[in-house]
Amino acid sequence: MWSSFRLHSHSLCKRQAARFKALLVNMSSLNQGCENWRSRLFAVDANTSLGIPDPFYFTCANSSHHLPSLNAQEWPVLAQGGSAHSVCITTPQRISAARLQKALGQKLTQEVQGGCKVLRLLSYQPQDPYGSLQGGFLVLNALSCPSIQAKLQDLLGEYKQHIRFCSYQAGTEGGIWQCLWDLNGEGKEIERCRVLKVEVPDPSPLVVNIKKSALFYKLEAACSVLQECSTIIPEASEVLKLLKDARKTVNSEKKFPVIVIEGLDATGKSTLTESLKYSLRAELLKSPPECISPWRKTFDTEPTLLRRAYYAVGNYIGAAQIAEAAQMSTVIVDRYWHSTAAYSIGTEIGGGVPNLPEYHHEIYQWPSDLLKPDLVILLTVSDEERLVRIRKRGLAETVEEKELESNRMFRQKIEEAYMRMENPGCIVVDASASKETVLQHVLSIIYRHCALAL
Ligand SMILES: Nc1ncnc2c1ncn2[C@@H]1O[C@H](COP(=O)(O)OP(=O)(O)OP(=O)(O)O)[C@@H](O)[C@H]1O
Ligand SMILES: Nc1ccn([C@@H]2O[C@H](COP(=O)(O)O)[C@@H](O)[C@H]2O)c(=O)n1
Repeated sequence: MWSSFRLHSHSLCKRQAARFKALLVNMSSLNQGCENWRSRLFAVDANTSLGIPDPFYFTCANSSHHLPSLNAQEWPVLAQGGSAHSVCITTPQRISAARLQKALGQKLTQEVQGGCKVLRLLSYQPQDPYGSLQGGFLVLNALSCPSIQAKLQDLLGEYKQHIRFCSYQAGTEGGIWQCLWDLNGEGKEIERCRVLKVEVPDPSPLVVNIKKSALFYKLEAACSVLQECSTIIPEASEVLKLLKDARKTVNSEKKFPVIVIEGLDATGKSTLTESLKYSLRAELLKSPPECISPWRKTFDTEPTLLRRAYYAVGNYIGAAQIAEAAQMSTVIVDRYWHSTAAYSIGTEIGGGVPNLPEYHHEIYQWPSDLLKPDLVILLTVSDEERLVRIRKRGLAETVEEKELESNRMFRQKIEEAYMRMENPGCIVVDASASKETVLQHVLSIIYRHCALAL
């Protein structure tokens, strides 16, 4: 049943984008005078392990319009007697909203079990996608369970000031209705509107979300997140202080080449970078830089917005160190911007590789204010070989490493995101051979690309 739950396919193609623009024009006239929540455009992210391989999109409006309504048959969970509910986080303050998203996600997945699927939901006002983006969840229950609404109301009651709770119902005329609930007291339905069909929107709420809260293309943007959270996470001020110190002596002109080594965990980056350091008499730097690593654990447990802001600022601190070191010798860097970007994109876009934004999309571009390396090498090994190496190494794994190990699709998506990066792109090196063979291969690429004497 769940596999048939594919309302609209997702590939971000131009023809559909044009149709979406036409829909926007219709909607802006349609929603005049209506409350905000009605005109939102919703994206439900794919989640392969929950049997939803593609994202799907819908919007809502009052009953007196001419756009096609979503048919209950196209939303099988309702057609087959199940239930659907959505929770949107309305808190305007982004740090609180990000933390609430994380807390609610954990609570919903733990507490609503037994046939329920909790999917990530994003929504925006088409007139202002970036200013109006809200996170949330869609809770689908395949089984007919009358108590689910009561259970959700009970669970969500304490957050009622910060969320909008809706249920979805199949109407007698065959369409679907979105019903907005007031969570005060027993809870009562306030208003309802029709659920409309939407094809792939441009911009996709999933991409808007990446650009707003997972990837920072300007130092200023990442710093402002750390500044905002410094009252609740004092470590953020420490990171900002180190950034300020590191940038006091920034040298923009590099005299020696800067070479970055990238790849998934256990592909052999540390092994190779140590050997390159010796072979090239180079300086070896790692990202995130040592000086901010004491706070890594703290930020790794925070929501994406804060976690990625930490890694982004780490790249700029790293850039200052790279610029300094490149005055004296060749610099080898173990991970840099491409890691931050590929992992963010791979995590924030659900499902598999086909759901990634198309090649040359703006999200694959290098930040204009970040020092660029001369060469980026991406190490790849087969899944089987990578697992052998992880087990042999025997170190404790992070949550992300565990997910990478268990989820082949996730790994492929991150590697594909790496390969789509541009300006600079990655040179892919098959690192399955012996350590010495990989080293010699990479050295030959370095000699070819960088003006280094043999
Ligand atoms: N070419 C190779 N052939 C066989 N084993 C290798 C090779 N390169 C590295 N290894 C082994 O694989 C394991 C992982 O290597 P390494 O720590 O260098 O990977 P990494 O990419 O730096 O990992 P991480 O990103 O998780 O720190 C180590 O035990 C290392 O000795
Ligand atoms: N520039 C960077 C470096 C790292 N990350 C994140 O860290 C994780 C991998 O680091 P390891 O020390 O385990 O190799 C990975 O999950 C990245 O998300 C980053 O974002 N940016």
